[in-house]
Amino acid sequence: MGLNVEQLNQHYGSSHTLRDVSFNIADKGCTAVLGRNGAGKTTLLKCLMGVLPTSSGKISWNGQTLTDMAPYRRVRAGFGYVPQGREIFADLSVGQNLELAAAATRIDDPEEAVAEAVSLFPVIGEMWRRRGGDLSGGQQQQLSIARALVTRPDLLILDEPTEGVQPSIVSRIEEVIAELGGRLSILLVEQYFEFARSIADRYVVLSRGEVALSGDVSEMDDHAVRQFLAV
Ligand SMILES: Nc1ncnc2c1ncn2[C@@H]1O[C@H](COP(=O)(O)OP(=O)(O)OP(=O)(O)O)[C@@H](O)[C@H]1O
Repeated sequence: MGLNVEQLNQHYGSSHTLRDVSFNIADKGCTAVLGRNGAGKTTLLKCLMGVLPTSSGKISWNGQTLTDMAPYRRVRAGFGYVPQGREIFADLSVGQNLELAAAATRIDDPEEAVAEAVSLFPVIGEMWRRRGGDLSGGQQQQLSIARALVTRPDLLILDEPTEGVQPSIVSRIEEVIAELGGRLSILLVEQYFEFARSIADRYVVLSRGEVALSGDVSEMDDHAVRQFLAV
């Protein structure tokens, strides 16, 4: 059960970006994907969400094969995605950003789902009528996470949620991820080793599109991992 990624390959033209990437993650807890700039982390997440096609390999979630599914069907299968750069709808209000996610996923109790997501990030309720584009980077990041949570994912995929975010908001995001990891599975791409170390219970290190190391954070050899992160 959980997420199984088997022998995943991806190419950008002639550039072989993911090379036989295989790993499993459980249906609860947090797994951090680490690696240098350009290692293939964002590409991996995009392939998992189906926003980029894979060349070969298999992706399955709780036994269901998703490899060729459109992104919206992956969301209905339980995937939530917080992309790098947040990608909130700048011209819609904060409330509309959340309501749209609820409507697009056709969940049964949209108002409750939105209220649950807002309860995790009170600032979103305070900014309800503001244009998404007028929020600060940290507020947008919270909105992007809340928008993914509105669809009640079983697997939450986050691409660098702390990037360009002020420390007080990083702490709130950390608390929310820790809290959520008790009831759903989280896959997190993170540049900051310390953040990943404090929050994740499993890790996968990518290097040049390949899985270089993986395992339990409690048994992680920091020195070995850092060698793959140093520029
Ligand atoms: N649209 C694209 N077309 C061609 N090559 C791309 C494209 N996007 C990324 N790449 C290349 O694919 C490789 C992996 O990029 P990717 O963004 O997945 O890395 P990353 O580990 O997420 O890095 P970062 O931390 O900088 O986001 C890099 O060599 C990058 O230059």
